[in-house]
Amino acid sequence: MLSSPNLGGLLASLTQGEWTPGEVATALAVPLVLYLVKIVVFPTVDPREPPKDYAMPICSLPMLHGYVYVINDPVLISAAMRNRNLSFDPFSLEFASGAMGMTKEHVEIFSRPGNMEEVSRVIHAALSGDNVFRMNVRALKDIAAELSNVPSGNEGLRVPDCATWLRNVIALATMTAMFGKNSPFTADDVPDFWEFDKGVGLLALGIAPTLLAPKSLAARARSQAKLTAYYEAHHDQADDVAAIIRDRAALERRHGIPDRELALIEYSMLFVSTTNTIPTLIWFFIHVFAHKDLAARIRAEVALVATVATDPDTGRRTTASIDLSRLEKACPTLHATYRETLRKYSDVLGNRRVMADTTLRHPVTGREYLLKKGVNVQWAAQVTHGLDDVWGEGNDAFDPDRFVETSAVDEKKRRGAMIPFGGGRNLCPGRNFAQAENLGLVSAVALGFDVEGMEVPGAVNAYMGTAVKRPEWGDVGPPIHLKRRPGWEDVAWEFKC
Ligand code: HEM
Repeated sequence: MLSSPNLGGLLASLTQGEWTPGEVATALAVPLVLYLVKIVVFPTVDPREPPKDYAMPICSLPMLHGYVYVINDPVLISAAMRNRNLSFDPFSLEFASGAMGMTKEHVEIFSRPGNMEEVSRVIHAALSGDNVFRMNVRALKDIAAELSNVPSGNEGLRVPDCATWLRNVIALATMTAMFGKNSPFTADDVPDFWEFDKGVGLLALGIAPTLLAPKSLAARARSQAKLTAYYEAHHDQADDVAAIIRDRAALERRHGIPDRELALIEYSMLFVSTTNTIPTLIWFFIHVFAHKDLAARIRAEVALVATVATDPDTGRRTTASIDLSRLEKACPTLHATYRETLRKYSDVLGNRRVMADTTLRHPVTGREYLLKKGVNVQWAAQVTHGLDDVWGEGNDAFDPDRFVETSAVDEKKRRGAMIPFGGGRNLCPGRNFAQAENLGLVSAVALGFDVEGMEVPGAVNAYMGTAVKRPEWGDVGPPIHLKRRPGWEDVAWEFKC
């Protein structure tokens, strides 16, 4: 989840030939990089030359405290993600300490041998199989209710700010799916989630948080106070609470963490479950409904997986149930648009630390690279999602069709290059839940509604520490008009998971 978009942008320019010294200077200022790139793997290449013709597979980038390894080659990135000597755990702990406010004692507990592995097992099991199925059912019930509540008739719903509307629908559905009916959060709390996201990267530095990100800190404190009351009441062990909340809290209590301190760690679940899903949904929604032809193609596909009931007297449609399990196969355009959204707007910067001197071998060229213990390794989706030899020239354009009917050769090339959810042992365990929420909402809107007022805005970098770019309009989006389509005026919405 940790990402430094400024560095990501710098890496993208260095490998994609857009580098100018001015841009580098700007990009370097924020992540405190002191020197120009020094290439250690290809020392003969002059980094001041326009770099179109060298995409360094791996290089080192000098930083204030030493240097980091930067990997640009998708095949090497995959190898790094799978290598057991390259660990994400130190970042998880540093992040939990700075960004979440986890105490030194907690960090010490989870730094003990085996404890992070145990946390990882719990997280990945809690977000798979029946556990994620139950979360999907719960979240989609709330999403369906929101759409069923759109007034019938021609007036529909005039949404004053589409960003706030989408954020609230998904954030609240997610909170109930995770924390159960006793979730302490209402729509009034959702602005705090976004306030926190804006400063999370600065808080993660762990330096003078009250000076660097006072608003984020205050927003976090308000949400954590609500969660503290929730954990003190042991609501986390209720039957309708998701395993990701229940099992993590049980594990933390077993390790001696008192109820009043659970919120300091568990706030991270609120963060990971919303911070990237929602901007992804916003881009997905924008692209589908700003392009009427794309929305029409998706509508025709979704119609194939919807079961519609009609009133025998009037013949009018009364309910529509969308079968989520069939969306992927039966709705190639819907799915391709989602994948293209992730390709185009992912801003993730992968992070691992080398835990022991390690030789990384390129599986194709056979060339070997020595990575020294203690050095950080990074890669940027901005680089791999824009490689011409993988995605073709002009890949800056948003084009869902690149994911429809791709050849086996293309699919293979893309495998290591498409990394919006990271990979290896830390591959995002929440990706299927996010997909259910996002595809569910967009598929139902495409089938039963017309959306007026949507245009594609420019994109700005993700907030540091998050993984998806944001629309340039900021927190407040344009107004949209959600109108029930003729023949769908009375429909109540349901999802079959
Ligand atoms: C479109 C939405 C999402 C995106 C783009 C995304 C992206 C990511 C990325 C890039 C990572 C780091 C992986 C790595 O370094 O290899 C990650 C980790 C993680 N994500 Fe997500 N995520 C999304 C949604 C979610 C949701 C909904 C949840 C929870 C319900 C979640 C929970 C997690 C957790 C717990 C980790 C840490 C995994 C570990 O360390 O093993 N994510 N995510």
